Amino acid sequence: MNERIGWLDCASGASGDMMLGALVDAGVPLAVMQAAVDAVAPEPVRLSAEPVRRNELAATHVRVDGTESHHHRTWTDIAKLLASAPLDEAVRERAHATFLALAEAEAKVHGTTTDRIHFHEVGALDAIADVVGACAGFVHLGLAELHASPVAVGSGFVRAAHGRLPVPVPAVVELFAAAGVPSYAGDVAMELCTPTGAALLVSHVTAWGAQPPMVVSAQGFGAGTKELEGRANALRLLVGTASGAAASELVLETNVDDLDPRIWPAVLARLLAAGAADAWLTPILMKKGRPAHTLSVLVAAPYADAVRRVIFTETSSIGLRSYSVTKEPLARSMRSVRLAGGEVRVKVASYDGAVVNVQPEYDDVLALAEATGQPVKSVLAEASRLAAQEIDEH
Ligand SMILES: O=C([S-])c1cc(C(=O)S)c[n+]([C@@H]2O[C@H](COP(=O)(O)O)[C@@H](O)[C@H]2O)c1
Ligand code: NI
Repeated sequence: MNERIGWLDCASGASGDMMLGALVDAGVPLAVMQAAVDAVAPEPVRLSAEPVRRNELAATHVRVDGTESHHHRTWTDIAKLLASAPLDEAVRERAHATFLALAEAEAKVHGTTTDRIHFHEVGALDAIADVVGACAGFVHLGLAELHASPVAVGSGFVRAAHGRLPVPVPAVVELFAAAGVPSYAGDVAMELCTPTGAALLVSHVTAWGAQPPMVVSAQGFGAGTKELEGRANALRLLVGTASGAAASELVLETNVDDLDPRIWPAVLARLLAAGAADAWLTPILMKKGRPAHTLSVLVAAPYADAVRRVIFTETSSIGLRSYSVTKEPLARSMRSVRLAGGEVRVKVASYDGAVVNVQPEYDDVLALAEATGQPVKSVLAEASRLAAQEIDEH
């Protein structure tokens, strides 16, 4: 198989310009991104890349220069710009999915609907350039999978159009909550992950965790604007081929018979937030005939300590067992389909280059069914049908 894959190291967060810089530094020609941006941007906007150093490491900083028109664009305006642009279909789809995720997060945070969202900072020319340029860069790389580490989001406050916002800013929290992205504050009191960076991660990353087994052929450092103390303010992208060795992970298990059952949902959520790839409960009948649960957690080695901490501090377990397992994940990608009343994201899995599973995201299906009053099963069936039809047509 030896598919081309990538891994993003988000220990210093992620933003639109860091993503562009990492792609250029890893070998994507700036002209590929500029051409896609030119196809969409309604006013001239120019990307330029300069070599910089961040904490003694060579990195690339990408600048976006354009005449800011202070035009407030709605999500519908942006969707129209994307729909009519002479763009590669894959770039159009990814850019659409990225802006839709941003619009949904902003709508939730501001208590409104996506069609009423006026992008301010995120609708300006530089956001169009960040999103469309990065999508074109990833399509150019042709990655079968993109993995990423949990994301450092920072802490403190940031000044935005509507005043001071707490970090992580609400749109980032919403984007990561909706997509189940593991994140943590880290030790830097500033905004490390912006909404544009978060939306690009959500629409491109297929798996979260440590670097997967791969033969690396290139690495790129995308510089953030500011210097951080004691570390490079850069997003790192590794590109290479899957090494063929299936990823090895741990399963941590413990039998528990004395935890208030109302606590279990919070325990499972915290295990996932700590970096677990999955966490589940199995009802068992234990020694002394006691009804109980086995808690099982699948986790990559770098997150095992954080997961152990959650098990021992959040449950009544006083010991656990662990064993190594081999994971064999299929290549996956996200796309979205438009139904009457809204969009639904769909996860597409492939085996040996052929699509073998097309699954609409249940949260999107439920939200659309509730918003439109249709039966959930009808929305699910329609989303599956549309996705299968679009995949057939490609
Ligand atoms: O303008 C708005 S509504 C706005 C909302 C939010 C929320 O999280 S809600 C955040 N921000 C801040 O704007 C800048 C620019 O972000 P980009 O993603 O466009 O780089 C950033 O500091 C956000 O935190 C603005
Ligand atoms: Ni906002």
